[in-house]
Amino acid sequence: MISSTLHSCTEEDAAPPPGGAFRMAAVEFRSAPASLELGEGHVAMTVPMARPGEPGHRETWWCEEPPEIGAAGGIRFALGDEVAFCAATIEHRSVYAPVVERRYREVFDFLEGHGYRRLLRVWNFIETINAANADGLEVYRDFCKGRSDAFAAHPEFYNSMPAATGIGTTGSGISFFLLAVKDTEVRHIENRRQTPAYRYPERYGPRSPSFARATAMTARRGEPPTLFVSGTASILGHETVFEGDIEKQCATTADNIAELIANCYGPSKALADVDTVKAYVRHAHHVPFVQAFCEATFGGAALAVFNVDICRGDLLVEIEAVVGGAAVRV
Ligand SMILES: C=C(O[C@@H]1C=C(C(=O)O)C=C[C@H]1O)C(=O)O
Repeated sequence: MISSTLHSCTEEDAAPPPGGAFRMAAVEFRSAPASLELGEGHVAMTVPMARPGEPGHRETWWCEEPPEIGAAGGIRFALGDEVAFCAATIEHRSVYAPVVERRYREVFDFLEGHGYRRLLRVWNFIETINAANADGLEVYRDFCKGRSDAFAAHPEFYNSMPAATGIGTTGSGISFFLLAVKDTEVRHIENRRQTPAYRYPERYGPRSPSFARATAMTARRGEPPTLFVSGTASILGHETVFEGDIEKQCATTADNIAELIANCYGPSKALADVDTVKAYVRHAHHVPFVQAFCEATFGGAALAVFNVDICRGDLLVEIEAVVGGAAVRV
């Protein structure tokens, strides 16, 4: 099926994880311009997420059979028998919505044309995410408008929105990549502590964000699902809580993630069972605290911490996670 490994860029990829023998994609979160190429049998992507001097992290996606890799317009893809990896980049624009809609629809058309009917997980890296675009609209809200319009044009995806991350980047433009499946069972999960993002009131933008709080993928009947937890923050209902308080924002974020794990696994799993964690921290001086908080909270999970902006100006931290289905390394 699919699994992932997360390493420092200073390390070579170790052996493939259990269940994954072929590299689909290697995504390097580094201090370098965005790039998207076809490597040796896999997609090679660079997302500007690290600061100068930081080594960055590499997330590698693996599958059990040799993927078909290729290009279709601006899309770079790796297609497994059951799971697809697709990625695209968008150069800097003064207004993003129209090109975000166009690029997302290109990817959706490609996926539907190749039988990958269900979105599993999407990651979006958005330049100057809190700045105003040329029309005075916050860039994140501009992005959400284009994405929402693309989903609206694809009812099958609109009615089954996946887990996602929408986060700042240290570079320019927008990069995104996603995982989609053909027939594998997926279940999108909401958090009873939070308003579904796709139902946020208009005060958060002309279109609400298009994502679920988490997505559970059951690769094989009888096996526990893999849980992809969206970027999660200190939001209760639809409001940010504990503005200015990094410790309470971390604690609330962890409580929100714990709720999603309980929804998926019941009492059989908890925060200490998380395999992979990526944390996003607005202020550099909070990075050490968040690093220590994640190490203490998520046990031996593979961890990457990035100093980037977050989708709401009053959020100090955001954390995403994967439970199960991934072999991890620090
Ligand atoms: C933190 C939140 O949203 C962020 C933005 C997302 C998006 O727009 O895809 C997804 C998860 C988070 O990265 C939230 O609304 O709770």
